[in-house]
Amino acid sequence: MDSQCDFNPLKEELKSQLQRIIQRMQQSLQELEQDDQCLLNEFEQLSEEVSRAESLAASFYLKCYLSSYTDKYNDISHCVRNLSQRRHGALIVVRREDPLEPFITPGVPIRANLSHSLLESVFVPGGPLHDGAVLIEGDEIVSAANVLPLTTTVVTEKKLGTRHRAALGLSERCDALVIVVSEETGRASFSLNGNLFAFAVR
Ligand SMILES: Nc1ncnc2c1ncn2[C@@H]1O[C@H](COP(=O)(O)OP(=O)(O)OP(=O)(O)O)[C@@H](O)[C@H]1O
Repeated sequence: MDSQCDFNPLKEELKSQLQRIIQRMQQSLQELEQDDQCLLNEFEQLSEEVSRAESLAASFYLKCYLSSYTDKYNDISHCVRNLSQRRHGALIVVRREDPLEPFITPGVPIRANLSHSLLESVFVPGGPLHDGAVLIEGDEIVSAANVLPLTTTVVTEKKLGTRHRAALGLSERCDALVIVVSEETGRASFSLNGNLFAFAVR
């Protein structure tokens, strides 16, 4: 992980949120011993706390992995949240150190300053550029409708469609971070170094 994450105030916030969850769980354990207590409402509150921590962790890691390469991680996060809520399928590559040309079949040049609304507009279903991956470099949307290499790894625990296999395929070959929004479920994830992570943006 990038070293500046150690000083990130988001990390402290995440730590205190996790500590609150632990305290709540310990309290529930004690209450379980008391026959007159019903824990069902506790579980609901716990699950809300865990969701908040998950979302905070997503912002934390996105900032860690991207802040050295783009100032637009908040726009990217905002865009992913909106795409996810609308269930607009998307594939977004953020270049880091490695060159991407050897791995990507180029699509349509855009070369525009990145904003969340412009990025969202690319993935409107049925739009001319919605198929394939958008490429971001620095603070710019470089191009859209790029084709990525697919992973050849067989992922046994879950069935992965081609959008997710394309995200994994590129991140196995270079250090780019590749964000996926599933059209089917609206769930967001990102791929880095050949791993796929759930990316809870709320
Ligand atoms: N090699 C590729 N490079 C870039 N984009 C790709 C590639 N393969 C598939 N896609 C994109 O993924 C879309 C198809 O996604 P598919 O439904 O097969 O995958 P999925 O992982 O199940 O995603 P979803 O959950 O959104 O359905 C294509 O329409 C295209 O936009």
